[in-house]
Amino acid sequence: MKVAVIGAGTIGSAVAKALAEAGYQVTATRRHIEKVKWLEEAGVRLERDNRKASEEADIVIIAVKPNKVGKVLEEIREKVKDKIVISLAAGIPLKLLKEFAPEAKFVRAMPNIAVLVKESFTAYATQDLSEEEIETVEKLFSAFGKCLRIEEEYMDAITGLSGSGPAYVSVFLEAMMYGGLKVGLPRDIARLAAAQTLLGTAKLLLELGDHPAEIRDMVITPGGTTIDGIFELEEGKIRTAIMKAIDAATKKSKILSTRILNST
Ligand SMILES: NC(=O)C1=CN([C@@H]2O[C@H](COP(=O)(O)OP(=O)(O)OC[C@H]3O[C@@H](n4cnc5c(N)ncnc54)[C@H](OP(=O)(O)O)[C@@H]3O)[C@@H](O)[C@H]2O)C=CC1
Ligand SMILES: O=C(O)[C@@H]1CCC=N1
Repeated sequence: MKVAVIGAGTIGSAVAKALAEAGYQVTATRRHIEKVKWLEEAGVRLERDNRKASEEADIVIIAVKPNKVGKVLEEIREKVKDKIVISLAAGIPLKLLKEFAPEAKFVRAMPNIAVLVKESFTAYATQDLSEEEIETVEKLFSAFGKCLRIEEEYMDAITGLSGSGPAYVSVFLEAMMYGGLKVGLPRDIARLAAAQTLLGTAKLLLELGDHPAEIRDMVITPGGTTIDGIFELEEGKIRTAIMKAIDAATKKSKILSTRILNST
């Protein structure tokens, strides 16, 4: 299966590499291809011409910034007739994608940067695909992590939660690491302890299927150390801060397409 990734930037190049490693024939485009020469080592072909790459592909993935999606789709419109086109752009609804290229079969997807380690959570919505085509795109998304089909009405929320999520989690991880430094741990030990603790806790949540509060309760020994830490966290309103972050990013995703339409 031949895949074209249009816009080999941060997420596009990660997706292109993961797909090439999974055995797809991948061509990636961007204007400055010299900046991603390393992709060739992963077996990705580089190309400047979006139309050529789209013409040769069975599936086209759009990974340019949201404000460039319209221009790119208009450019490749004739080359993606009846083809599956997967847009990774935040905030651009299926209806608008369809206006730019009415004869393409669209999927609106939101991965996250954990594509780089094949642990993305990729949520997607579509109305155009047959069951067989759904299987095809799920297999493709599985090359870089877990995927889930959702109603399009949830796509902005998922963008605010798991699309942007690695950024919030890295703030938390940095704080954990700095906490370790404050209490005298060497940098490399603090980094490893913070990251492995986050990984293990996420695994616990997924495998036990419990509410996060159950894990918290398992850790808090009455009169022990953890409750003193939790007391400080509650005072810092960490939960409110994280909820506000997801709310703000979701709101931004919701207004992105309106902003773009108003600026063109
Ligand atoms: N970063 C992330 O974690 C995630 C991003 N996304 C979405 O992915 C998209 C890209 O984001 P991100 O990777 O962060 O952004 P980047 O700016 O890193 O990547 C966009 C790339 O598009 C290229 N580009 C611009 N114009 C064109 C064009 N006309 N033809 C081909 N390529 C072009 C740019 O390269 P050049 O200038 O060389 O052309 C650039 O490298 C956005 O829509 C975002 O919402 C979705 C999920 C996660
Ligand atoms: O910040 C952004 O707009 C993109 C979408 C989700 C993650 N990065």
